[in-house]
Amino acid sequence: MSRKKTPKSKAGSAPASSLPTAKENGPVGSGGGGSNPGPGPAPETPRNGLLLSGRPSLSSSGDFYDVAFKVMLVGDSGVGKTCLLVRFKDGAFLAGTFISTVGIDFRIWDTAGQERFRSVTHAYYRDAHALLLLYDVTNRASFDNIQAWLTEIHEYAQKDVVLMLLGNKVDSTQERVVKREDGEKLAKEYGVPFMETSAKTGLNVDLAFKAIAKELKHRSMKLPSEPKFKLHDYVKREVRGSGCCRP
Ligand SMILES: Nc1nc2c(ncn2[C@@H]2O[C@H](COP(=O)(O)OP(=O)(O)OP(=O)(O)O)[C@@H](O)[C@H]2O)c(=O)[nH]1
Ligand SMILES: [Mg+2]
Repeated sequence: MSRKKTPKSKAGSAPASSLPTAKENGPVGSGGGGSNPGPGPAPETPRNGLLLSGRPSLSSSGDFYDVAFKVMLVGDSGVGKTCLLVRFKDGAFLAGTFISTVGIDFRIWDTAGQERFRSVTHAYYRDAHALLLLYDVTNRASFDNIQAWLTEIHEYAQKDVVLMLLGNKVDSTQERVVKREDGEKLAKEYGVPFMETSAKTGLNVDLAFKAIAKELKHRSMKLPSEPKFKLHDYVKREVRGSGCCRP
């Protein structure tokens, strides 16, 4: 597998993973059984996330689950999608050399979205239940490209896809060029929940996935007796700040 460092502002990749909601914050299933699904159409996942009615499935991690959702991470190359996923899944940080995702990662559906791989990513949007859209707070171009990503999402993803905007790498305070307020403003404009994250320190990483999982679970269960889950409110309540002075 040939891997190389790519410039920060190049269009990026889209790791995808399944969220087993039986264990909302648990390990991420591969969805592809750990094997490389190849560059063909993305594997189908039912819209309501139900895989086998009345029968639990076994994920590649060995956990049983009866509902699984397809979640994709999208955004420019180098914003930290793979690192965010690894942080959530393994609790580790991939420091050092930037190994850009090329094609599809064998561990999970880690599809690359550098311009030349974009058509592969488009196939994956189709049955995604949720999208985490990332930019890098130290890279202005990655923030400016968010609107283009949203246009692409509206074109290829399902209308009811759960969407969240994440400003990653907030641990890099010296290099920060995108203010938290800028992210908040953009998110408000598009009506999507927003939080800042760090794959390096783990700030808000579990929360981002947990919030998405809660929203998807509530949507799929549709229990009229339960109060409606409000993703925006949940995020606002639970989110942690990166600096010293804001909660
Ligand atoms: N300081 C800091 N560096 C990060 C963070 N997340 C990722 N990085 C670094 O940013 C670089 C790119 O991270 P990746 O996760 O590979 O980026 P990507 O979005 O998957 O890139 P593509 O696969 O090319 O689309 C790596 O050198 C990481 O170590 C973070 O939260 N903080
Ligand atoms: Mg990657």
